[in-house]
Amino acid sequence: MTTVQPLGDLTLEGGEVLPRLEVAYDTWGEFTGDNAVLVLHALTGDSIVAGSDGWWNEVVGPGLGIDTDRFFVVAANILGGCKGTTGPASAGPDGRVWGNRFPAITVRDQVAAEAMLTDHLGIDRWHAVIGGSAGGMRAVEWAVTHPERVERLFLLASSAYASAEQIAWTSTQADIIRAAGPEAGLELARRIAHTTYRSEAELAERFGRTVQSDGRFAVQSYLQHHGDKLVKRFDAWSYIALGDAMNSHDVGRDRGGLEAALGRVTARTVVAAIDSDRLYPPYQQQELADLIPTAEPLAVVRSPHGHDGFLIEHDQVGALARDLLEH
Ligand SMILES: CC(=O)SCCNC(=O)CCNC(=O)[C@H](O)C(C)(C)COP(=O)(O)OP(=O)(O)OC[C@H]1O[C@@H](n2cnc3c(N)ncnc32)[C@H](O)[C@@H]1OP(=O)(O)O
Ligand SMILES: N[C@@H](CCO)C(=O)O
Repeated sequence: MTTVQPLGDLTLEGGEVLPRLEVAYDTWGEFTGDNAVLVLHALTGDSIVAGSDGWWNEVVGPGLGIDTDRFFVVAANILGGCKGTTGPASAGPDGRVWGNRFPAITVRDQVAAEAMLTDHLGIDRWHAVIGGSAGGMRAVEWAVTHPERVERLFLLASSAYASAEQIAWTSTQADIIRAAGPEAGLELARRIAHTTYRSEAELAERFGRTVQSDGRFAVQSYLQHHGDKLVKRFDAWSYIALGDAMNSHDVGRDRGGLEAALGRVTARTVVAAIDSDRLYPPYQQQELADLIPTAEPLAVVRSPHGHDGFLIEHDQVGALARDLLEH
């Protein structure tokens, strides 16, 4: 059952004050004082991580890799999202939906919102902070900003900064939404994004050059299906705000560079790459594993599915999480 928690005003990195922040969150398991695990979702995820509708329901649950019989799991909707936490789809101070008037936010602002929730919940220190993709951006920011509050860290298919290519994909998708309008634009943006989420070899193997009876290429139909589905469940201005936040990501910014920033991390850290990920290529996770002093050697998840492997390869991901949480 999702709780929407009012947390007060949030001063953003850009200086603007976001009034009356609300954060939507869910929990599983019992809090015993030192067993709280923060699970951070990716771009279009939400706070429903476990249970029949959970986006990681084969990783988080009773007896699973992130075992809710042992750990108190907290998942919150991201600042700027559209699943209960304040974002472009929420009402602004004038009572009208923020829409494209929502102030610019960064990954550090998103972590600041999560830290306010953490204080509200009375959690001094996370047993672990875990995130894949955009969730990993917040997880590494957590460990750099609040090293004393993060005991273990699991970074999956993520990076220490948004690369030129990631900014290229994300900013182009935002421009498509602005040019084509929220619905048509979001549908097109998701098609491009979804292509980057899967591997070239998988698309070739699954769809080849097949043309369906309706005249569309099978791969085209597949991408349109994913585009249509996102339009039904997501807000276009939120998609742009979250993309801009991802583009802000650089743990080394104003901290003397990457090495100095990642050198602050004290959490026992596991970094995992998906071997076929073309959007967050394994060199980016290698960089994290090399520069975080407390990181174990890079773990590699074998998957034909590309970046989305972090959502699909639940056995391998769950085993890595279990090993980190229980040792
Ligand atoms: C933390 C987070 O990121 S939470 C958000 C995660 N979820 C999403 O992003 C939702 C979008 N979906 C995805 O990203 C992926 O589907 C995943 C990772 C969730 C699951 O991946 P997979 O199990 O490999 O599913 P796959 O990519 O094959 O998609 C299956 C869908 O494509 C449809 N499909 C397959 N081929 C075609 C085709 N030729 N034409 C039209 N539709 C097709 C299937 O019918 C199925 O539809 P459904 O999802 O409505 O049941
Ligand atoms: N399918 C995921 C991939 C982004 O990392 C999402 O939309 O959140």
